[in-house]
Amino acid sequence: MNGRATAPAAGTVLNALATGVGSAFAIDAYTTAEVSLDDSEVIRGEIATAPDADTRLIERCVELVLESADGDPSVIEGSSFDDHSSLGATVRTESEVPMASGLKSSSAAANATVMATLAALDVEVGREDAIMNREDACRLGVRAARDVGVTATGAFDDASASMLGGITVTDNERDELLARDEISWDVLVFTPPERAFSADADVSRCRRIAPLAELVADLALDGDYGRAMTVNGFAFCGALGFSTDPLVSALPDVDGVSLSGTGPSFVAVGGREVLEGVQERWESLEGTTWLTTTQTDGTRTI
Ligand SMILES: Nc1ncnc2c1ncn2[C@@H]1O[C@H](COP(=O)(O)OP(=O)(O)OP(=O)(O)O)[C@@H](O)[C@H]1O
Ligand SMILES: O=C(O)C1=C[C@@H](O)[C@@H](O)[C@H](O)C1
Repeated sequence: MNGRATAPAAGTVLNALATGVGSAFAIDAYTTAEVSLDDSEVIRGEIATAPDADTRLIERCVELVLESADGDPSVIEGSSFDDHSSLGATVRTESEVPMASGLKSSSAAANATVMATLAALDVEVGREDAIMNREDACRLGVRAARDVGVTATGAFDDASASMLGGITVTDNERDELLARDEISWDVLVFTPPERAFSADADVSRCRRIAPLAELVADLALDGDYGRAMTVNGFAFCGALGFSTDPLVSALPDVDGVSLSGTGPSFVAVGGREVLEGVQERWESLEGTTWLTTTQTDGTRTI
């Protein structure tokens, strides 16, 4: 009656707050969720690195999985439980990335929790003949994020990158996957000490830059991800009021550089040596700078 899963964080190519179309790529940094089912009828969440943080997202993820297991006979048939109505659970996450920093910790926490709950129910996900595929499991987490109000658009872009790995382009109004690609990049991440919750972002200012977001979407759908990121970075730093200094100091050497999510983190991609040079420059800014890579496996049970 226990399940564990681990989901990667992600960086941004296109922020979806302008048009509803977004794009993100999974990175090699993880949030892990552990779910223990019991018969208490109560769902209790705990965030290891932040005991006072809001646990409603992960609790709602467990609740939605249990509800869908209860209401869907095919899920019940595929699981080791006949009746889910009296189930309760404890869910605990542990994360390598800080929350509300632009690195999609909420999407990673939701995906890891959904997959850990399904694993605790013995429900198979991902195989060709499985009763639920990974995209649908991801949509449950997106629904939970909307229900508890931690997202502006639902963030299916971030959630799909974290669930499927690689880079995805999505329509967040329809929760539709427009494209997915497997890339292999070195990635430099800079996270300033402040936090920026996506739910607090100024969506009306982001909508004003829709023509630029449309250009970024075209570049991303053409596979020109680096240039897409850089245009996104300047556009959303302007709309959300972040300094463009980290972008300018990374250019022209990197392949792409952007504000990630609704900030405050920045991500750059390019050759390892180039990124090491940028890292030295970014280290003069207040915050944490680290090198990582893209990730293509997505969320996994462990
Ligand atoms: N590790 C975690 N465990 C449980 N819940 C989390 C975790 N990380 C984030 N959350 C939930 O998500 C909320 C923060 O969401 P938000 O979207 O602002 O952060 P983010 O995903 O890190 O940022 P961004 O969407 O800009 O990348 C938190 O208040 C919390 O409810
Ligand atoms: O909350 C949201 O809807 C989003 C938050 C950011 O991560 C964005 O990058 C993403 O495109 C959408």
